[in-house]
Amino acid sequence: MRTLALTRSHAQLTELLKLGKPRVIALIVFCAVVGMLLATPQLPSIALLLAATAGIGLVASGAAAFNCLIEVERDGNMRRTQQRPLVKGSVKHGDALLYALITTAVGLWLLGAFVNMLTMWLTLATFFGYAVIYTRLLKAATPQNIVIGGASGAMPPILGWAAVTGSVPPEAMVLFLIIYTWTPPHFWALAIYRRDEYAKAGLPMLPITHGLAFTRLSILLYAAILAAVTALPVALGMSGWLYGISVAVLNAGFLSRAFKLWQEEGEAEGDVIARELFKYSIKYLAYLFAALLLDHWLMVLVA
Ligand code: HEM
Ligand SMILES: CC(C)=CCC/C(C)=C/CC/C(C)=C/COP(=O)(O)OP(=O)(O)O
Repeated sequence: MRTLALTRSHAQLTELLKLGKPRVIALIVFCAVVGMLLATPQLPSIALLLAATAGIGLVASGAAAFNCLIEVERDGNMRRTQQRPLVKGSVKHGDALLYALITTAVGLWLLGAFVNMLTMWLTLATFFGYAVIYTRLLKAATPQNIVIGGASGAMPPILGWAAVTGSVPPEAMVLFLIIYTWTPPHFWALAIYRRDEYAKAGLPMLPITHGLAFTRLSILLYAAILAAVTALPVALGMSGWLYGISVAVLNAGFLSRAFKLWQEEGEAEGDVIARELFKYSIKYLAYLFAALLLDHWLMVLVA
């Protein structure tokens, strides 16, 4: 009896955690941690690191859970999101609301009590940017939803930097700009091969409103802007050769895939390339932030 109850509560916990979109949030938190570690030549205190990481992670999970609560109907209309807990009914609406409120409140409290008020307010603004402005207002209103809403997804390194220094210097804004220019090609690649699902859900994504050719061209242009923006850490003396070489290789991969997608004439073949580009975009950002960190530590070691 007791084992059965434990198994059930474990299964329920797993379903609750899924509301927080754990894989996306893992990369978001990683980018915030890199921001924290880049902010100082020394290691920040472990207590500060833990409180800031937990605080940002909890608020981000809360924001994702609110997104799931707001989008139950839309999620039910798309194959990709039909297995989400609220759509399947494996989590009740009230439990999800409680989960979202508690994670957000505890996260904000951790930031306010153990980090600093600037980080707490910036994280709260990021929460509103994603859960309210992007999800509630922009997503169904304009194909530029991701360009405007992407600002909240780009905040993690700023939050990390603010947590350690209590300020937002130009270096933090450069990292913001990198994620900000990365987000549209990341999402539009997915929107290309999932366009039928988005059309069914009634969402005005770029491939539906402006067609495939325009979306592919937009991806290529953003990839070119991204290549320029990701050179800024070297140009501004923030990063050295290790980051420089890594980002050159990463950008060659991004640009060549975006170029191939733009050139491809077939729809089905283009979808295959778009899927590949979407997967690559995730590795790209993870490796880029890992390279920033390794390069920073290398510079500290040789200094
Ligand atoms: C508002 C901006 C963003 C939008 C609209 C967006 C959109 C999406 C969508 C729709 C997926 C789901 C793909 C699927 O289910 O197959 C996804 C996956 C993913 N996104 Fe984004 N994204 C955004 C920003 C970000 C940011 C800022 C990060 C990290 C810093 C990120 C990291 C990821 C990761 C790691 C995945 C893969 C998740 C998995 O494998 O389950 N995204 N994104
Ligand atoms: C406090 C803090 C750091 C918050 C960050 C949260 C944030 C900005 C997340 C953005 C990434 C994300 C889950 C996009 C999914 O887009 P979507 O919701 O359109 O995708 P879906 O169709 O899969 O629901």
